[in-house]
Amino acid sequence: MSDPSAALRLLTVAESAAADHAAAVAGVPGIRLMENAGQRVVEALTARFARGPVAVLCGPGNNGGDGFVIARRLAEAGWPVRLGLLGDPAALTGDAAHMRDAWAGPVEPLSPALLEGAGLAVDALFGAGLTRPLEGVAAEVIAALGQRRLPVVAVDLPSGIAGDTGLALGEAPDCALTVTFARAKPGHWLLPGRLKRGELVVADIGIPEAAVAAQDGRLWLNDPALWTLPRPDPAGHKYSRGHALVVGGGRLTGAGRLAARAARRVGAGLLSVAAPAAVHALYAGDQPGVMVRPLDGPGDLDALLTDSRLNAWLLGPGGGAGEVLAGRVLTVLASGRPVVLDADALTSFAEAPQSLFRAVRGPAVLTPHGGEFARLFPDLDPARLGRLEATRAAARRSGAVVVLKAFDSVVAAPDGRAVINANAVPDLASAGTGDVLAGFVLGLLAQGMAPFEATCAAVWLHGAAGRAVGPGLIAEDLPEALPGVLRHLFGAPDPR
Ligand SMILES: NC(=O)C1=CN([C@@H]2O[C@H](COP(=O)(O)OP(=O)(O)OC[C@H]3O[C@@H](n4cnc5c(N)ncnc54)[C@H](O)[C@@H]3O)[C@@H](O)[C@H]2O)[C@@H](O)CC1
Ligand SMILES: [K+]
Repeated sequence: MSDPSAALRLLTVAESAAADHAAAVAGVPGIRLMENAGQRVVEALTARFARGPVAVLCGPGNNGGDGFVIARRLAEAGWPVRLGLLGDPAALTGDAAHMRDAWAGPVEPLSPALLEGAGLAVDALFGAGLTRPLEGVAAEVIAALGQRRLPVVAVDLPSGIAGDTGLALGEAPDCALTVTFARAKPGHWLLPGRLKRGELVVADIGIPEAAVAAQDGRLWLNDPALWTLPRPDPAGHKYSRGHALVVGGGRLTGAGRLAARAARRVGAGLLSVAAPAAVHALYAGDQPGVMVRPLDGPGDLDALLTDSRLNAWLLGPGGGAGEVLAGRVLTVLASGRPVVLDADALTSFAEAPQSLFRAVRGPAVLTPHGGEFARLFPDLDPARLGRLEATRAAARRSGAVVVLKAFDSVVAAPDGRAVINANAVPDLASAGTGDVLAGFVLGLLAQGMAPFEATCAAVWLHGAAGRAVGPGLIAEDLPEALPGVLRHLFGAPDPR
């Protein structure tokens, strides 16, 4: 694979189906893909579990068809297999019907009784075709798996998890292993799907790479292979690394100070804080490298905007939501400067989000947490649409890069590109960590990174810094952990 990002590509359910279809057009029959899919599951399963009685739970579609292959191949390998089918065997069609006919053992009706004596269950009930919550005997069997604490191997997806959103439609089993095909889907990386799937194996089932690559949904798992961090030019100077500006609050200075620290650690050449003169000592006191600029009278913001070296702006942390801050945001947006809007800068537009979106004309990044997102985009409910679709729609509507912050942060650009981030640690859920993230984005924008790449990189660096600190972390630790993360990414310095 020449493109290092190709292995990080995620395919939606529709894109996966289109890749399967393209494979058929290219002469690879569905029956071969299904045989390979079953075989890959058996390989992953037998590499991890000792041989013993196994219950293979099959659904009415192609996920169930994979289950018939798995049952046959496990039985051939000497495993005691019981197969249960949801619905009438005669109702199976296409490739699944073919695989039913190739299975020599009995087909029992699906029921919790199938699990008696089993040491392992294979969940081949529903995969990409899931459209509604499991009900009836399917739901009963999933509940029984949990009660018996049986290890579960899921085919493609844990049944009950929606492939595009990761949302659980009703019950879904807690799996030890999920084997999916060709590419992972968003639901393998978004919560709760990510927590339900167990270990994830992405298996090659013979879909030609060109057929997969043709489905360019521009969706990736966030990774350093997707972006290039700026490196200081040996012949450059501090001004060539950008001059970032934090518009700080006059009352709560902690958030702005954290963001300033983060922007400096990630490489901004200079950093200024604009704030009321009365609190300048607070901003500069613990960081002698920070410069302060007055922001008291109405002309102060305009004076700052005449300084063209201030090439990336952050508004919001500790800013105090309200009309004054909203007015400043609109003025800065009108200038077209690269801007990051966080916290109070977002909340200031809760009553009139359209006025914010209309004002976006240059590179802009919005960094809402769930509550701020709901205030700006009340109709884009992530619990209904899924976090990926909600974030993509928000980016399209606002014309800004949007990161919806969480353990499974999603970053989306107005043009449809999106990443799901997966390196966060739960310890990052504490006060001030969002200010640090905003500062990382700011510092990368100041160094000339494009807003989508800067935001993806900032989110990843934030997760990596969180990992480097580990349990007990506080927001202040994250900028300090960054040099270690960067050293690891960049390797040893060039000795020349
Ligand atoms: N060529 C292909 O398309 C391949 C498909 N493969 C397998 O095929 C799966 C997708 O197959 P299908 O599209 O048949 O879909 P599923 O087997 O996931 O679902 C079958 C059907 O069940 C119905 N259904 C959805 N939710 C339900 C619910 N809660 N209760 C009752 N019925 C429900 C739907 O009408 C759906 O079409 C993949 O997940 C993968 O396991 C693999 O064999 C690889 C090749
Ligand atoms: K499944």
